Amino acid sequence: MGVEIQIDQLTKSFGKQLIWGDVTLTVPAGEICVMLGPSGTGKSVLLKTLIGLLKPDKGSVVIEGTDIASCPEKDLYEIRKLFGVLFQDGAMFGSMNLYDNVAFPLREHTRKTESEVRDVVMEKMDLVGLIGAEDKLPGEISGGMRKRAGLARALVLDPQIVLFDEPDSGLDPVRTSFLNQLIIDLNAQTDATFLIVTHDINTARTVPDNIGLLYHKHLAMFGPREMLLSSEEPVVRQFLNAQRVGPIGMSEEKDADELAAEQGQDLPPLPPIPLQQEPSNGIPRRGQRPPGEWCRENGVTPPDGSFESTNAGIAV
Ligand SMILES: Nc1ncnc2c1ncn2[C@@H]1O[C@H](COP(=O)(O)OP(=O)(O)OP(=O)(O)O)[C@@H](O)[C@H]1O
Repeated sequence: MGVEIQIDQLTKSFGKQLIWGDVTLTVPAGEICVMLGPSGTGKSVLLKTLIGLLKPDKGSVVIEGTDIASCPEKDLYEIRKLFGVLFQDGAMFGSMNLYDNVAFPLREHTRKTESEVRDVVMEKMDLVGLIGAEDKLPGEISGGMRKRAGLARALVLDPQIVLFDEPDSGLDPVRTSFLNQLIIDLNAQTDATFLIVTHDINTARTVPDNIGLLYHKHLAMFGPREMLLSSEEPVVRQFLNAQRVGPIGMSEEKDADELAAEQGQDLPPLPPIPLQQEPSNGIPRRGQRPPGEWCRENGVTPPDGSFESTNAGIAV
């Protein structure tokens, strides 16, 4: 069973450069969240702050009653055991084969015998579809396989929270789709809390239970998938629909002239909300809500054509 992360008034700067301020959100236990934002808005910095690798200037990150922003190092060490992290490049040790890479956290952090280590490593390698590739070196395999090996390693200590830093970067659309299915199936099996940083809009539209958007040094919005996909808020709408018209420009914010030039331009209607991707066995995940439930409960009319099976997983 995953655990909740309560983030309150979190602020982080490097020197005089404010990265983001007053970020407040609760990552619900066992659910899948995606965090979006233009490049450089501090998504990776947020992930690093959540595991205590970076200290915020202000605010708190409370996990199981401990504020990791202010707790002593020994408590932080304990809390970190709850986390599994999939780094952008898989962060494999280049000179170790996949078996030893995946076994590494078990050998470092547990007193398991080599035979117990073997059982766990093979179970996780099986989970990510890498049986038979144990002897390969990271340099000998494709990017997609490296990501899956990184995922196996992130899972060996049975984490309650899994952080994914751009799991789909560098992957082709088909492999991204396989990886997304794997993420959903793993969430269904483990019930752990998943937080995924991605730039892939199709992933953001179809995978998570909740979506957040970091923009212009703050959290522009965070909430259920259907809330953001039906939102008319200009930044959210522009980002989730990958449009040029809107407040976000090439260098983050458009200037007054650019915005004035867009005045009066008709925005295309919101595209239909796709069905959420399901676990492969068809059994709904604990965090999954029936299609359209959030819209119904909140009196929101979803865009025409929403939740039709023909919309599942299409690229937007
Ligand atoms: N250790 C550090 N010291 C100083 N500045 C840093 C440090 N780490 C990150 N930054 C700065 O923080 C900002 C946000 O970086 P971050 O990598 O979190 O962005 P991001 O949203 O993940 O970007 P992308 O989508 O391109 O991966 C950048 O301007 C970066 O240069």
